[in-house]
Amino acid sequence: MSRAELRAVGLVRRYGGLTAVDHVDMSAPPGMITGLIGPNGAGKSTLFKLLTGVEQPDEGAVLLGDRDISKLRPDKRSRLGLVQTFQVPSLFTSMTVRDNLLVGVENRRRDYGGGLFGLGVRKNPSHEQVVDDMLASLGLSDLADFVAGSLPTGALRLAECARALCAHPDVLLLDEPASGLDAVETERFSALLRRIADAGVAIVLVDHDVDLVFTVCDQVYAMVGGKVVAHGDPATVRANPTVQSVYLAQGSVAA
Ligand SMILES: Nc1ncnc2c1ncn2[C@@H]1O[C@H](COP(=O)(O)OP(=O)(O)OP(=O)(O)O)[C@@H](O)[C@H]1O
Repeated sequence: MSRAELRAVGLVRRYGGLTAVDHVDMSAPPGMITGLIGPNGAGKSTLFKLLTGVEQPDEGAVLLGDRDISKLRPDKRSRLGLVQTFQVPSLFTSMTVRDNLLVGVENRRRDYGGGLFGLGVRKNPSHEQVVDDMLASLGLSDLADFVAGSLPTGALRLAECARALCAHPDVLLLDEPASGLDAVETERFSALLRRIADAGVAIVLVDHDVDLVFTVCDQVYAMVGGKVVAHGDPATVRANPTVQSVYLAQGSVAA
């Protein structure tokens, strides 16, 4: 089963007189990591909420493959393969990582056919086996027996991603996944994202760490004032004069 592309077409979201998202078109193709950057108030979170279904657009549409999902609630979108992780990891803190992933497997899509990281090659694997294979394929077996609440932030985020993958998503939406990670954890996390994308998942990443976004993403959308002001590969977006002027002012994008 080929995976679906996520697209935003002419999305508009207004709050009273303020247009937080202003006619935004974007696409997140399978196998690619798509980044979203912008200064405070640019509209990133609002766009993210329109993609996940937490907010509804005033105009435009969100498409998953050929299907218009604009009116669907987040849980319905999740059943169709649009899975998100949260700024604050949402694992059950009193359960082990393995048990958290078991919950993820039990909530997975009904049309799950296996395939990610070779899962599904076994005939009717037990849920436990699916979880152990998932952790092994991600290089995270060392985390399996830890109680989630005892893990440092970096490991928790890796485990949260692993749980999201148990739902066999077409699209993984990551909101500030690197916040609170040190340099080593960020590197491990970036490598994990690449492996997930290489397995054919479309990843959308919103993060204040623009250097991370430029390093890990295949394409980047830069927003200012609700509009997309630059789009392309990281080098192109980094060199864009508007992006330069916004971020150079903050001292966070090297020329
Ligand atoms: N529920 C709301 N009601 C009114 N205005 C809102 C609401 N949510 C966001 N806004 C406004 O919409 C604009 C875009 O906000 P948004 O949070 O999407 O930006 P952002 O790029 O995610 O910013 P940040 O990086 O600070 O999180 C801002 O001016 C914000 O004040």
